[in-house]
Amino acid sequence: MVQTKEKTNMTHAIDMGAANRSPQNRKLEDETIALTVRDLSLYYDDKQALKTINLQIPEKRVTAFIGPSGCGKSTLLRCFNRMNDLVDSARIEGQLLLGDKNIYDKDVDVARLRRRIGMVFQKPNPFPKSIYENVAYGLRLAGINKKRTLDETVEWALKGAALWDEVKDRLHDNALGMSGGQQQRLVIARSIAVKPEVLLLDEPASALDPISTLKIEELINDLKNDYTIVIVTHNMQQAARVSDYTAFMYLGDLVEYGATDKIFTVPEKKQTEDYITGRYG
Ligand SMILES: Nc1ncnc2c1ncn2[C@@H]1O[C@H](COP(=O)(O)OP(=O)(O)OP(=O)(O)O)[C@@H](O)[C@H]1O
Repeated sequence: MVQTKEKTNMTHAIDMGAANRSPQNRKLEDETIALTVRDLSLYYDDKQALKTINLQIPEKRVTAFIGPSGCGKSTLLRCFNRMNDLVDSARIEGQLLLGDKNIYDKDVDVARLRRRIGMVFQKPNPFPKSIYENVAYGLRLAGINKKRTLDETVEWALKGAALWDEVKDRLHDNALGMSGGQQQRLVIARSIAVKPEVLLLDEPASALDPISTLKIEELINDLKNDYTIVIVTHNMQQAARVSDYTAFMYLGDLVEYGATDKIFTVPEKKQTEDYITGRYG
């Protein structure tokens, strides 16, 4: 891999002013770290999809993974709540720490881990149940059936997902009758109902129209007050708009990682610059 430090004559694909953000001056060393990826490699059979990744995800910030198709963004995201356990050919080396506990230790209860680290996928996937039961689902799984607790939590989660006002009068309607954007916010409400610490978002807006996308981006901005958020996105403007930190990946390598302002304005690696200026991807 060619990695030079040329910073001259850069034409930036992302105008951070147009991305509607002021400089944040964030520094990883000032942050509390929620998740630590340590020498993490992942193989699908013989093919190495992640190559000795080292990365720290700060608490209550938004971290974006960007990079061309097939570079390993989703694979890395899925490592955080052990979704790759479901792929028979996947094999992992290295560590991934939540706090100071390696989530790949044998004694980790994966169901409990997935309550602490929730995930939202590209395509909204509400259950064919009522809006209310979608949000109550994780609570019922955890053995909570008291009506008052469920009512309160459903309302709280729908408010948190900026959906309450739109659905409060039809909580018992089938969720499949909602628009795509509403369904995605419902899935986010379902995730936050079990009070996770981390939310993993895999291209959460790529199947949505521009207005719904904007709502999801506003929601991400609100949610980061309470949750650590990691988002995979193809859309660099979106990464620039919503994230505090950005990781640029290429062919399974983490090429560059740092404050979003820096990655999009003065990246250190030529490869990052080429990607964000649209020279390849
Ligand atoms: N279940 C799987 N079995 C085998 N190979 C896989 C599997 N999932 C992903 N891969 C391969 O691993 C590499 C990384 O894929 P991944 O989906 O993580 O990339 P990505 O950056 O998220 O791509 P995209 O932006 O297109 O979703 C690719 O070469 C892909 O073909």
